[in-house]
This record gives sequence, C-alpha cells and structure tokens, in this order.
Amino acid sequence: SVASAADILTPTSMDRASFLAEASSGAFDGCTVAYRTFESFSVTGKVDAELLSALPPSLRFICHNGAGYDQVDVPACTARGIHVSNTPSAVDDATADMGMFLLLGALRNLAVGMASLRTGHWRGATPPALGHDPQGKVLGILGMGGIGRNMAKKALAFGMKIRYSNRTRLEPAVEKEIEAEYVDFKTLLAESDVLSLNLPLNPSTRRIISSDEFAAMKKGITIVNTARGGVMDEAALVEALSSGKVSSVGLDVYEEEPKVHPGLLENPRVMLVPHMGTYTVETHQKMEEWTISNVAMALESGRLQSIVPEQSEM
Ligand SMILES: O=C(O)C(=O)CO
Repeated sequence: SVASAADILTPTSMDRASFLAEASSGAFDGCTVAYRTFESFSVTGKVDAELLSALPPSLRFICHNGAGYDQVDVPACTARGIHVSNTPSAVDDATADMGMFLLLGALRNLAVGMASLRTGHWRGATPPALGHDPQGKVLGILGMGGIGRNMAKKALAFGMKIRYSNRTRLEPAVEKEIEAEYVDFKTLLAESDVLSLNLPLNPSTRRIISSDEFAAMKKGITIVNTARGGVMDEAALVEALSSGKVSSVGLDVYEEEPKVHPGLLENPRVMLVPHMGTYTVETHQKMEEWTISNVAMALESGRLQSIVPEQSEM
C-alpha cells in the first residue's frame, strides 16, 4: 500500500496565503508526490507558477483526483519538470448520467414544477409549459471524449439523433457504434435541438459558447453543461434565455463556483445542480482508486498511469 511505501504529509492550511507560507517554511520538503482533490481549490486556489515555486524542488508528480484538471496550470508544471495525472474514464458513466438527467429535466421543465410543489402550490398558479420529448430530436455533443461518447450511447436509447463536433474525428467503427454523425462547429450550433457541452476547459475552449454562438443556434434550443462553467459565457446565456433563443437549460457547472449568476438562479427554465456529476459512492471510489494507483506508480517506477495528454511526450 501507499502508506507503507511512503510517509504521508497532510497540509494543515485553510487558505492560499497560509498554504504558501506552510510550503515555504519547508513543511513539505522531500515530498515527491502530491495527491490533489478538486475541493482543494477552495483552499489553495489554482496550482500555478506562484504555488509551484513555494513547493519543494523534490516534488515531481501531482496526481489529481478528477477528470478535468483546469485548476492545474499544466505548462507551469511542465516547466518545472512536474508530471500531472488525472482520472479519465472513471467519471464517464456518472457524468453522462447527470447529463441525461439534466437533458430530460430541462426538456420537461421539471425545475418549475418541482419548485412550486415544494412551496405547497402543486404545479403552481401558472403551470409550467408543456415539455418536449427527446425522441427524434438532434443532440449536438461538443467534445467527444469518454463522457461525450458515453452520453451519446445513452441518448441513443432515448431515440435521439446524435451529431458531434470535436478536434479530431472518431474512428469510423466508433462513430458507427454510437450512430454519431461528425459535423463542423457551425453546423452543430445551427442544427441541434439540444446542445451538450462535454469538452475540457483550457485556453482554447474558454467561453467557446458566447453571444455569437447563441445567435447561430436554432430558436428554442436546450443547453446542457456538465463540463466546466468556463466553457460558456454565463452572462450571454442569461441574455439568450431572456430573448427566447434558448428555451431551457440544465447546468451542473458554473463559471465561478460556488457562485451562480443571479439570472440563472431566478429563471425557472434553468435546472440547476451544484456540481454533483461524479457525486456517487461508486464513482468516487473509482476516482480514488485511479488517483492512488497513479501515486503508487509514481513512487514505484517514477511514471504515471494516466499522464495528462499535454505531457504525453514527457
Ligand atoms: O472529475 C471532474 O472533473 C469533476 O468535475 C468532478 O469531480
């Protein structure tokens, strides 16, 4: 086990300034591997050049527990010779399940009915508008990695037509299996009835969906985001909801978690979940096992099981 293979240090700081001070005091000297959680962002902030320079030069590996690693500045890690791993595939089912829940909930205006029921008003003084069935609708998937492909399979079972846009096209056999048609970004925007965001957040995807993209969409589109809030311009989304361009939304992620844009909070056509895409016993277990096996491999062989793609040549 890792516990017998290494000494384990647990930082005690509760904010970035004290973490920087704790690191600079030599508390972590000699440490070679860091196990990092998504939640640690609220304590340390981003793992960037400043944070790395406070950490000891012995640090060679950062094993992140999560699929998305936008909280870690990978080029800054590369520059210091620090290898970074994430937990791909472990999150696919749970995140795609959340995507389907939000997709169905948004199409059916469930948030409206659920909120009025809880205030003792059954379906409300003004009942929610009739929803829409997924059957026969075009689901546009932006970002066709493990989560996108998993969601495509699930949406297929609901009778949806799958289109996708991605940096690279899938192998024909994979496309065939999930009955997904490859289209360019513009076509995806113009022809989707539902758009699901399944791409990582990085400098080239930040706010990839903003005013111009909403303008290019079909009127009445439903948007689902289980990726990262930062891939969409929240203020532009609020605008697109009030103009009627976007008819309903399902969100698990936000630009500045835990803050949520007031225009989303007050709009009953938005189904909101507080970043719970992987929040299950089974998936957390898979993610922890994946992260720990990266730690173990780093200790034993100086390599990582799932190094992030930006460092695949490292
Ligand atoms: O794995 C991730 O990237 C998540 O957002 C959930 O922890």
